[in-house]
Amino acid sequence: MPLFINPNQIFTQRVNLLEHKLRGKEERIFQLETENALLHLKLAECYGKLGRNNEEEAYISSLYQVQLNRNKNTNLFLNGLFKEVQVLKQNLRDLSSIYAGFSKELEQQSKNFLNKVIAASCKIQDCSVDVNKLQAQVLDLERSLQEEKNKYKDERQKRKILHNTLVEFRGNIRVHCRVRPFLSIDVGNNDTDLLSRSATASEKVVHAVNDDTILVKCSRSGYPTVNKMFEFERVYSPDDSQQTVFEEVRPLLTSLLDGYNVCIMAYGQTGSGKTHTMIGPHSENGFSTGELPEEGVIPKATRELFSLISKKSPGSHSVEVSVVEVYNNEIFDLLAKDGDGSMLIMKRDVITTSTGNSDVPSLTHESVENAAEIMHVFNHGLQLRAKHPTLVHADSSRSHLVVTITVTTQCASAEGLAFSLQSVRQESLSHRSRRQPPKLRVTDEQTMIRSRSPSPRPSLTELPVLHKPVKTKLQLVDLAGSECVGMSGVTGVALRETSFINRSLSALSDVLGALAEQRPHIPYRNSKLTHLLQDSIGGDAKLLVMLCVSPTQRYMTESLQSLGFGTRARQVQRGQPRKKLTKSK
Ligand SMILES: Nc1ncnc2c1ncn2[C@@H]1O[C@H](COP(=O)(O)OP(=O)(O)OP(=O)(O)O)[C@@H](O)[C@H]1O
Repeated sequence: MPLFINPNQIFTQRVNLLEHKLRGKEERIFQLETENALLHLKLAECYGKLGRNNEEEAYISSLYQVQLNRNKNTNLFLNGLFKEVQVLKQNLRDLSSIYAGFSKELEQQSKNFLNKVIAASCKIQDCSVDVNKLQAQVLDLERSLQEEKNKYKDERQKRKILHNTLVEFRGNIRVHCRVRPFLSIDVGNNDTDLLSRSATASEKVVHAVNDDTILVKCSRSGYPTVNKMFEFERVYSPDDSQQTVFEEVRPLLTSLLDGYNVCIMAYGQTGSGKTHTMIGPHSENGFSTGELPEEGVIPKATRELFSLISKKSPGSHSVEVSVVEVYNNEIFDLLAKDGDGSMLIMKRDVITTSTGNSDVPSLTHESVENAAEIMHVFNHGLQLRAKHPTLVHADSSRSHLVVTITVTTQCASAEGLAFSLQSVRQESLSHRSRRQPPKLRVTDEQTMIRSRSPSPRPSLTELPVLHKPVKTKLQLVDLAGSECVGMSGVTGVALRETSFINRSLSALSDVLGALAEQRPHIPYRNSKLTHLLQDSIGGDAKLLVMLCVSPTQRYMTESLQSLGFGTRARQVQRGQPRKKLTKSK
């Protein structure tokens, strides 16, 4: 049977098939659309990623650029380094060639040195033969050196004794005279002053003829000129320096350490150069404490004293200083201080102790270790000194300034023998000069080898061995001006000052006169000045009077008065050697 096929059925089938296919296609489209959407999503994601990658790429490329720059710099640096290395290599080559030269030279030198050492050791071997001989010679030399040292010690001891004997023969009172240079104050400026108006007022009339003679040409109108000559132990001309003056003073400091009291005083009218000679140039604020060539006797003497002490055994000497002024016959302590340590001027009195020495109770004594300390202390005291302008001198000192330097010596038995001898002699002589029985400086605490015979001058074997410290005094005095009242033109308080000054200077003259005549009573107590200086004037103490005079006619009267004072003082010196000579016979 033939098979019949319905076309609709075929069509429907066909449609169904197509629908089926279409549904399949649609599903496929849907599927593809979904995939497409997913792909779009992925694409968007990739776009996002791509954007980020671009940023990173830009960052990396900038890093890359930096790295490139660094590489460039590194290359440049490496090139430079390379060049330097080349230079260093060259230097090294040069150095090694120099070193090679040096080492060759050194080798040569070493060889030479070795040869020399060999030669020297050969010589040493030769010399060693003589060493024993030399050692023996050295021993001999050491022995003789020791002998010489002992001799030198003995000689020094003898020199010391001779020095003081010489000083004694020259007299215990010496008078020197210094003529100061011509100054503006030599030309008068006072209309009432007749002399100043005369043409001859500033004429030089005082002359240092040589080193021991002064010539004064005394002329008065209507009278012929009279030449007066004065002789002193030493005369200084206006050209002589402070050092020249001090050289003559220096030996007295040796005497001080040998056990003598010493006094150096400047005498003269106001403006004649006393302060200049004793202290040196100074201003209102005092004077320089540093060492100066123009400084005066006081600073130079303190330096010399400490220089001499430094040569003695350490700790054997101690030094104290006091500064007083004698003003209107009263003693003022210029170093006194109140409870707060501020300086104040205190009045003191001078007494005579039971041993016959002068003493100022409660006086301030400053312990000092060196010259600078003395100068410092002294400068303080100097600020308080009484001054008053006069017609002659605007900065005139109206008081006597007394600086006392007390040296305490510990008398260890051997070293102190000669010193003790001097101290005992000094004590004994000063007592005799005051007509008291000679007495040795001995107290209960002192051990003593007593002399068998009561000789006034104990020999070395009879020396007492003193264990108590011995004190000696150096008194440095800048006296107030010795001018006439008329010349200084002072009135009122200053007139009273001048009258006290003149009275104390005349008391000083009386003391020297009494000593010259060897009177039984020496009027030390007639004035505070002489009482204060009692231990340094007379007896075995050594006094140097430094007369200061102006060179001109204007001050001739005062200069003649000062020269007269000096001549009287010399009478004491003339008397003294006779006394010593008789004794030594
Ligand atoms: N040898 C000298 N060389 C240079 N100048 C001097 C000399 N002597 C004194 N004079 C000067 O003369 C002036 C007066 O001297 P100084 O003050 O020493 O006198 P003075 O005798 O101490 O007087 P006063 O007693 O009134 O104190 C000062 O200006 C001082 O510098």
